[in-house]
Amino acid sequence: MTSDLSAARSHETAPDHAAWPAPTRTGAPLDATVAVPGSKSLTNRLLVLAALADGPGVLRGALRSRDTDLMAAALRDLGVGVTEGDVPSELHVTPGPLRGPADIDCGLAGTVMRFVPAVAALADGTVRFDGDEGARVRPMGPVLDALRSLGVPVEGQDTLPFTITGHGAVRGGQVDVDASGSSQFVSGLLLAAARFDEGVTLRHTGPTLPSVPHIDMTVEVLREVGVQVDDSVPLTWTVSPGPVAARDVYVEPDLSNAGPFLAAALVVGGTVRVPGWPAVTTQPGAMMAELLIAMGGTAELVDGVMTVTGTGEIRGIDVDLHEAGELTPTIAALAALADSPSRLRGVAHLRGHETDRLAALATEITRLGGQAEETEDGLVITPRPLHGATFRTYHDHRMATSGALIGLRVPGVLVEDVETTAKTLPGFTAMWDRMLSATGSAS
Ligand SMILES: O=C(O)C1=C[C@@H](OP(=O)(O)O)[C@@H](O)[C@H](O)C1
Ligand SMILES: C=C(OP(=O)(O)O)C(=O)O
Repeated sequence: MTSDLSAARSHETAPDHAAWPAPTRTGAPLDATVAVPGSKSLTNRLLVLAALADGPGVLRGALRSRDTDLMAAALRDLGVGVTEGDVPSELHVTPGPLRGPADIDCGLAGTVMRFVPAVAALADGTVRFDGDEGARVRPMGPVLDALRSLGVPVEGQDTLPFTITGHGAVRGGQVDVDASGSSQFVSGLLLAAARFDEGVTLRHTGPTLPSVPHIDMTVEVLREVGVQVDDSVPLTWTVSPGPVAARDVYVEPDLSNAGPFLAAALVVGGTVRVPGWPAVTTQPGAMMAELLIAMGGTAELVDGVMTVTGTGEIRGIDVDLHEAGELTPTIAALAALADSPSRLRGVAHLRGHETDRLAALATEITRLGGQAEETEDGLVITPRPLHGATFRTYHDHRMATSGALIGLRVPGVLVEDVETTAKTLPGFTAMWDRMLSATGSAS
């Protein structure tokens, strides 16, 4: 990591937003059913594929949030029709000739900054990319270098902002990518590759590969639209050139966003249910169930409803989270409330997420009186009595939900800028309040 990146992500900056007093829950156990909206990862993949398709398509149950609205806006700027249907979660996508000039706002969305460049490369014209200040330090180099080596003119360094000058076609071919910093480097190239003249054969060259389920998700959604993907060679993906079929698709609920709600059952005791849970899924959020069992809860999936029950006692855990890095903030919050130490491993790449999540979690858990230390690839968290304080969130939606989780047990936790949850879960505080006031019926 460069010193610039550390400076831009200082974990000692003053809070600049009114803080949300996280509700503390004592007394009665939870008994709530929480319906969570669509998956961010699936919505943004399906939007990209619909934009590249050979006809109009529909997404049902799509997530409407900052990240997904930025994706829709980016595609619109490139000439794609994206409109709302009868309900906000129904999105109609009408592909059109991809064209610049365009200015793409990536916000802080990894999926926008890593998935849209390969689409822009297919456009005719100049496409400029930029985003939030915090987005300007998220790693982008491997995506931009890969596009250059596939014949795409890219101006810029290794981060936002950068400019892609498309000529309406991309040659494609073979490319080596070090995706140890983010699986999204792989997904972003594969998603558009069927529209490249020669398709793509992408080989991962780095020492580790995070979030493999998210790459599997990419392969799965590509196959569902008729694109041929060969992933039989380890760490190599070949996407054949060919049409992308238009579809009318249903988006699964976001299982990672379900995580803090299910985890609440362990913190408070009681039961939280999440309906619409898929029996089979590539979402790494599904791993939440086994993680919560390892930490002392029970979890069962019956008729599409995930039910998690806890006693209020939480066991520490020693776990490699490299497949499901986005669950780390939730697991870290539980670990801070556990009755034994935890070690979270395999997540060095979280230093390039919305913020440096390892530093952020260590700093904020320590601020509340806990003991949390960064390791080379994760965190060691030793439970200690916690006290109230402002829990800083660094524009990171999952920091905010972690603060809410700790606040269930620790009075006086003030979550800074809780509205940052709108990145993937607008209305989070209302959902949280409904969970806490529910008496067994749907909340
Ligand atoms: O492709 C995706 O939709 C995602 C991949 C993962 O990124 P990293 O591989 O950078 O962790 C994950 O953490 C992120 O929330 C979503
Ligand atoms: C890492 C995450 O997001 P992004 O898609 O912006 O990388 C996340 O949601 O935890």
